[in-house]
Amino acid sequence: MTAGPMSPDALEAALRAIGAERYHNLHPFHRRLHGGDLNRGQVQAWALNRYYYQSRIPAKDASLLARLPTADLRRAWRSRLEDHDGTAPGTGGVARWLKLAEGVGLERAYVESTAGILAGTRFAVDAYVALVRERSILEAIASSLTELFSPTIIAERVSGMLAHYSFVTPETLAYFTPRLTQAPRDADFALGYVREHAVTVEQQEAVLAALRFKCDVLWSQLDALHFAYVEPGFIPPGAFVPDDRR
Ligand SMILES: O=C(O)c1cc(C(=O)O)c2c(n1)C(=O)C(=O)c1cc(C(=O)O)[nH]c1-2
Repeated sequence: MTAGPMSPDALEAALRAIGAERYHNLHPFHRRLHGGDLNRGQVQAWALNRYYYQSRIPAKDASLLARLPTADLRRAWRSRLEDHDGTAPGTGGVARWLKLAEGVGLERAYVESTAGILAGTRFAVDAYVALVRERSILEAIASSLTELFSPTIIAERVSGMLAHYSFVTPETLAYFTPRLTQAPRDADFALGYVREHAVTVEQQEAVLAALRFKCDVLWSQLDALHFAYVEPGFIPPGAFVPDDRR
């Protein structure tokens, strides 16, 4: 006899267990970033590559928004677009990320061009956008659930970076302040949806797989950064070269 579906509480516990095991707070690159073990060029490489993630988040949310069947769902989801794109030029998360990148010494136009990012960053981020576009609404919503785990890492990152890097200021890290309230709000909504709608064994397996996939998306971006800029420090042709490596 095969086991039946989990209760919503058991499903939530299984989702949280995935984060405890696989979220990118456990990656050595983040340990170094937050612990003050990177130099300015390595922090620049992180900010530059992560811009690509930030810049594609509104595209993935817009593609999901277009598929949501009710006004209630669309209203809830569209606040993500407003958070990232802002409500006027120069506002919103993507603009704040550009300020972060400029704050650590990068040129805005170079960052926006995405010309210097790693192929690993591009492939991982594009795979996330494709999953949200192509898979079920349930899987697309579940793939955002890494945000259940982000407030802890953001708090760690902001305090760690401010303590350890003289070139990082509170203004530079202003990107993260609203995320501490936006992420829990968004994650609570997504978790409520998943608890209510993932009711069959197949649906529950699909949402767990979507969250594992998303953890892989975040993890592999850090793998790419680590290999190129930390150990062995093999920068691929065409990728950003920090000043101290020229
Ligand atoms: O700083 C982080 O570690 C972190 C993680 C995540 C995440 O877990 O996907 C997001 C963010 N930040 C973030 O700033 C953000 O806007 C965001 C949107 C999403 C998403 O999947 O829709 N994740 C994240």
